[in-house]
Amino acid sequence: MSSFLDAFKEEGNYVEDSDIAAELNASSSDEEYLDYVDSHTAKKIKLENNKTVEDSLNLKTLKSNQPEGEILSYHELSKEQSVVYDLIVKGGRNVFFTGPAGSGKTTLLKTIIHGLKVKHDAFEDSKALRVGVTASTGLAAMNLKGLTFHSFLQIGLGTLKAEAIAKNLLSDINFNLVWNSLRVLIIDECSLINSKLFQKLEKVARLVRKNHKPFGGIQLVLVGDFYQLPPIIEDYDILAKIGIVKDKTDYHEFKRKRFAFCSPAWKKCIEFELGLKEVHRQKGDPKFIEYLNQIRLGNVTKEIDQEMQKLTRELSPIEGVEPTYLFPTKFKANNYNLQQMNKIKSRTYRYKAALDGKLKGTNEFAKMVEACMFFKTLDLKVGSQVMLVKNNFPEGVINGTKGVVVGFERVDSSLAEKTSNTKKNTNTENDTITHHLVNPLYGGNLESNIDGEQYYPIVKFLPDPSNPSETKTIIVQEEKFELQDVKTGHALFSMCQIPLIHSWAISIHKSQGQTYNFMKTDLRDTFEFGQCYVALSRVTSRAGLQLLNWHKSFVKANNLVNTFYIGLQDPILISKEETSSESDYDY
Ligand SMILES: Nc1ncnc2c1ncn2[C@@H]1O[C@H](COP(=O)(O)OP(=O)(O)OP(=O)(O)O)[C@@H](O)[C@H]1O
Repeated sequence: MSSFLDAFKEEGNYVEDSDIAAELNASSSDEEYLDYVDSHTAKKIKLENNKTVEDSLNLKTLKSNQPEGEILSYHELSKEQSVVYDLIVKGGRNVFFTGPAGSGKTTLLKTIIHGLKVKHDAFEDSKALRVGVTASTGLAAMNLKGLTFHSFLQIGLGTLKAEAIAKNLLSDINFNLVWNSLRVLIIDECSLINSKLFQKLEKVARLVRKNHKPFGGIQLVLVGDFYQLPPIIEDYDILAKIGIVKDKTDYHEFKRKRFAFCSPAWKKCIEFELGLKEVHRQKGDPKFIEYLNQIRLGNVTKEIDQEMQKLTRELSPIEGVEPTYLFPTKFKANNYNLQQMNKIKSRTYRYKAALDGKLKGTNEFAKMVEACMFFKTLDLKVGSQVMLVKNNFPEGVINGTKGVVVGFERVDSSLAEKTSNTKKNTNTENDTITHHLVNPLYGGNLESNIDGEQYYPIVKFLPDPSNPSETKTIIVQEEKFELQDVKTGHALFSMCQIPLIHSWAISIHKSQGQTYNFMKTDLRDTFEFGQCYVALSRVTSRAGLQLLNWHKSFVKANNLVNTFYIGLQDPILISKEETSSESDYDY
């Protein structure tokens, strides 16, 4: 494995034995990436003077300016969510908020990002970036239409000492501008950042901004769940070699206290450590919420044990759709999908994504391709099990909805022909029609190698497995995912693809943050604290969950995390004065 990958992982990046690893192995340099991206501030939001920030959240027209996915209006937030919102957006406080899987952390964060952008960006003439939207993983960053904090903050691999990183940043006017214009830094999935890196970042912020206040006076919004996947800590030899640890004692202490909340910088910066309690994802199965909350803490009572045993029964396919198999590694998930595809003896419709943007050719671009939910090459056949990876689909079919390809619609304005499961399709086993998707979208821009043969997949979606008669059959067209340069509005990264992925299987890592209603998993294969909890908490109810193996010993939780969570504040108990009083940090 390359030293790049080792160092990348050492910094707390979650890397599985996946294409990312292959990608990074292949890269020969650790060059870091230029220009900050934020697609939202390109379009400035103009508010009428008499509108409050909360009112503005009701303006549906602003939704197009937001990260993909659901944004709630202020009034749709639950009580506890609105307290967190107020502390961050109104109060400008430094907040870490967490909560069980499905408690709405991501949904709330997207709403907060909206509010912060309205607050900081809408009233500024300058195109400077005030709100930095970042995450510790590419996947989470993409979900927010932001960047990894490594890229955004231009800290390289972060293996140098804080003084050296700061010196590099100060010597480059562009980097300096990013840091100095920043008022709020958001880091999603902060549970994957290790304590030493967080400590270093805080010092870099003070040095670069020449401001002695915690994190150089930048408001911090940290989000994550420390009960889910932990930071990866590399072997002693590697860390000693690059000077991250002094000796074995230091290494063991680091390993034990690997979490960002263990660092003195965290204690200095974070004013509020808040725990959301209300779980929205499984609200139709309240008993399951109870069980999951215990499993999260590492507790398996006799009742939970018995109830989970019952879930080892087989779930039959519904309307031809099988439960999605969650694997602990992407490698296993990909293999499983491939095997299932190979079992189908019919023509392949291949869709090659159109990739474009200013960053094309850089490592950053390659990592973005990897992190994007869209496939670079998507092979579909009649019978392929798929999942929609696009939000706000017009017919009410949401991100994560599973379905099966039932045919292909010919793209030909004069002759729209359904080829649904015809003999023509099923007899052409080795035949592949390759489509090269191109930008701009729509209007017959799909290009095929075979003249005149261009097709869109027809998918029968199953929005609710408990109600199989509710299937929706939809022609799925290409979709563009884009990150824009905030200053010019030009695309830095764009990927145009049919927004479907194979859904026979997915890795637990890739499933993090997703909601499924029909899945199975083999917990025997899980190897990390929290992995079992992440897998189980994806599903909306026990009715849609099959366990291939269950033993209570698979459930593990870290004691330090348990202790930290006991000390969290309940947002509901925070007084009105605190939520409305402004932070005394100057920006
Ligand atoms: N205030 C709310 N009212 C109704 N539904 C909500 C609310 N907040 C969140 N949800 C819904 O709950 C589900 C889970 O939300 P979300 O994915 O944001 O949770 P999460 O805490 O980020 O989960 P995970 O830790 O698994 O990533 C989503 O379907 C979301 O739409």
